[in-house]
Amino acid sequence: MPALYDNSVITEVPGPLSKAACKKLDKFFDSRAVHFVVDYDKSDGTYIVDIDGNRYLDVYSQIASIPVGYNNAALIAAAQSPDMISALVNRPALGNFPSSRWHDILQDGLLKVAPEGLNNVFTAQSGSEANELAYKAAFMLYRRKERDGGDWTSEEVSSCINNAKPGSPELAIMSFANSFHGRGFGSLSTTRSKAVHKLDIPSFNWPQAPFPALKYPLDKYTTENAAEEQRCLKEVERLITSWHCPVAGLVTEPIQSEGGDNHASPAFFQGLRDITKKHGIVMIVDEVQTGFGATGKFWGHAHWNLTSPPDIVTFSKKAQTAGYFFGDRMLVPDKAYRQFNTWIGDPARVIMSKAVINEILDKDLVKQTARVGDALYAELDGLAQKYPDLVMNLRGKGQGTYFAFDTKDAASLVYTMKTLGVNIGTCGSQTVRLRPMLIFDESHIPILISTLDKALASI
Ligand SMILES: O=C(O)CCC(=O)C(=O)O
Ligand SMILES: NCCCC(=O)O
Repeated sequence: MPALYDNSVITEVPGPLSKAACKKLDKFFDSRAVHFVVDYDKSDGTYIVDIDGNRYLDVYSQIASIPVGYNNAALIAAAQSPDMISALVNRPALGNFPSSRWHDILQDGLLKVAPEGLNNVFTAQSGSEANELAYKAAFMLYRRKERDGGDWTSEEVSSCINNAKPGSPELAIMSFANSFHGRGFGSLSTTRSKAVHKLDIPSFNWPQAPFPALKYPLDKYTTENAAEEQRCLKEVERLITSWHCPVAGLVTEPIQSEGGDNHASPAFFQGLRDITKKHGIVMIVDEVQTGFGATGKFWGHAHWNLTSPPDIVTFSKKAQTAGYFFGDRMLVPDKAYRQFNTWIGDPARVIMSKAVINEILDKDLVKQTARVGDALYAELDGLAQKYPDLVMNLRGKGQGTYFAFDTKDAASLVYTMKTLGVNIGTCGSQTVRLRPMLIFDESHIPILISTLDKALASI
């Protein structure tokens, strides 16, 4: 009988019960991407349990989206609170009929962790939506500045209904090769990671800049990497100045995640900030995956020490809600109902986010992630030395527990890890990524490392 917190796999993965449940589900819900079917009642902390009774150390956290553990007591208390019950049974249309509690829910939750200089928030339902709303804010700001205090013209008003100029102007959002910003129509146009996401979907003709392809280990390739970043920055500026229409916004992840865990240096991002400032472009930092403590700072972009904050920071995943922070009130559109929808997010989710935030702050989990990350990196580096052909380009040093490495066959390594009791993820083409929860601590490191060692040795 395993101890309560041990991982143990007692069937094939997925097990027979998972397979049967998927077959049943698949009659009306596509289950082809299901990894296994979960027993959420039995899952706890950083361990996920499937319906076959297999218990995995979870260093993938769904899709990097569980912040403080399964069945976290503080979150359960928030779920049972009068605020939550009211928000669930009387779901407010927030733009029209917010409750008197909405102000405090925001102030005591999301606003407590607002990125420096960005003290306004617009809430949303998903990361894709948050990014699209940020793009819309950038476009409306661009046109507002062009109008210079003037009102909409009658020509603009009539032409926009026909999706025609000047009311529907040609404006662009720049994104980077290998980026992932979501799957909505606007956000998908900025996603550049994989054809499977984009194929068959009409898209905007927007510019794609190269993202630095850094060489590892970083300390061996400082000159080459600096040159590579300069090359990319030059290309960003060339695209901005030569694109067929104005570039109103630029979106970047602090660490390109779904696209392969690609990093760039603070100097690169400072370069982007300088270019966006110079050309009056809204800089949008997509912190959907990096935000909420995962990188050893609350926000990934806090590692950059920018001379001025980005214009917009979007969030979702571990936040348990979604939306964007901004500083400049000019990013609030010139009229009401322009940045609007029935829900504007979901107060129930924002209440849960507040509970997550308080848990992170009370338990100092960001500091913990940074500390544990340092210890974990040393162990992963040991495996990289031991298996140089299987653990390549280890990255994420100094970025909390946000680690990844390239390998020969990521899918089969990740599958083997599952059979040995560790749930871990892939990204890019042949990359294994770790996305532990913020509660992952030193006691979990030996389980993870010994399992990885065993899986690598079996290849
Ligand atoms: O895999 C990721 O990093 C992003 C996942 C996601 O948001 C998606 O696949 O739509
Ligand atoms: N980009 C979606 C990832 C989901 C998965 O790892 O299966």
